[in-house]
Amino acid sequence: MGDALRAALTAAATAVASPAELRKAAAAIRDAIEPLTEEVRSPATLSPLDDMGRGIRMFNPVVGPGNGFALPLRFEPDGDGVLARATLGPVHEGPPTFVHGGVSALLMDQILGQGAIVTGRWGMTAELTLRYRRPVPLHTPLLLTSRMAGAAGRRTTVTGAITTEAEPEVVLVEAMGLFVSPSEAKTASYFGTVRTASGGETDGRLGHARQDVDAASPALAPGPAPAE
Ligand SMILES: CCCCC/C=C\C/C=C\C/C=C\C/C=C/CCCC(=O)SCCNC(=O)CCNC(=O)[C@H](O)C(C)(C)COP(=O)(O)OP(=O)(O)OC[C@H]1O[C@@H](n2cnc3c(N)ncnc32)[C@H](O)[C@@H]1OP(=O)(O)O
Repeated sequence: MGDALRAALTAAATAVASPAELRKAAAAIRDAIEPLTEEVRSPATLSPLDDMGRGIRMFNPVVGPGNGFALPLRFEPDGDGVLARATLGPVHEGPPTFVHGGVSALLMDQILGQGAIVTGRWGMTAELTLRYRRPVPLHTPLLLTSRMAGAAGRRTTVTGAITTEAEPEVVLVEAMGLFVSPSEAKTASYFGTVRTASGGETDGRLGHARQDVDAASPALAPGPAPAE
């Protein structure tokens, strides 16, 4: 489904078609999704395809395979950090032929967060700073990298960059993120009503199911919540 949605978004952004052809395709899309809108999960119920303990979010807009806007980005270990390879297309365009700056920020938010998670720490984004040094080209294999730069209490600082695969020494975007693991009180107030698809409780803390993490997927492996 995610692949079909991605194909639809790209087709919509690139098709050279008449208004009649576009209306016909739009009607077919509406017909196709109509049966899927009859019974839907509540906003505080996770998808049955999600597994917080293993860091699997099927509809995350960056890494979720089921989300049509997601690439989806996949992480690989990179020394003590993380990297991801991506080639962006017409649905990510800002200035003609270049990536939208907000899309770069979206991708870096996720990979910086992952850079904290692979060190056994995690948190919500408290600060995100980007320096756009060169425009990021579309249709070009890119490298996104991140690495933890510092940690204190519940705060984790992570730095990263976007480059092309062809010229990894030329930094296009520099990024810094501060991730703060929420207090017990904030965690309860934000996520206390969230339930798994089978009705189980989850406070969303990555790492509660750390023992279940597939050793073959170390880049997705969550760590325990940092101590206070
Ligand atoms: C089933 C539920 C699922 C829930 C999942 C939740 C989180 C998931 C975590 C990881 C996600 C997994 C993948 C990784 C990729 C992620 C990328 C996307 C992540 C996001 O898309 S996430 C959404 C955007 N994000 C927010 O929506 C945060 C809004 N924000 C707040 O909700 C609070 O702000 C919070 C909770 C951050 C802190 O609240 P708090 O009460 O727990 O902590 P407190 O204020 O006591 O601060 C403790 C120490 O951090 C320092 N500190 C705090 N904030 C600071 C700031 N902004 N700048 C500088 N320092 C800061 C203080 O100065 C103090 O430092 P010190 O200890 O030295 O005094």
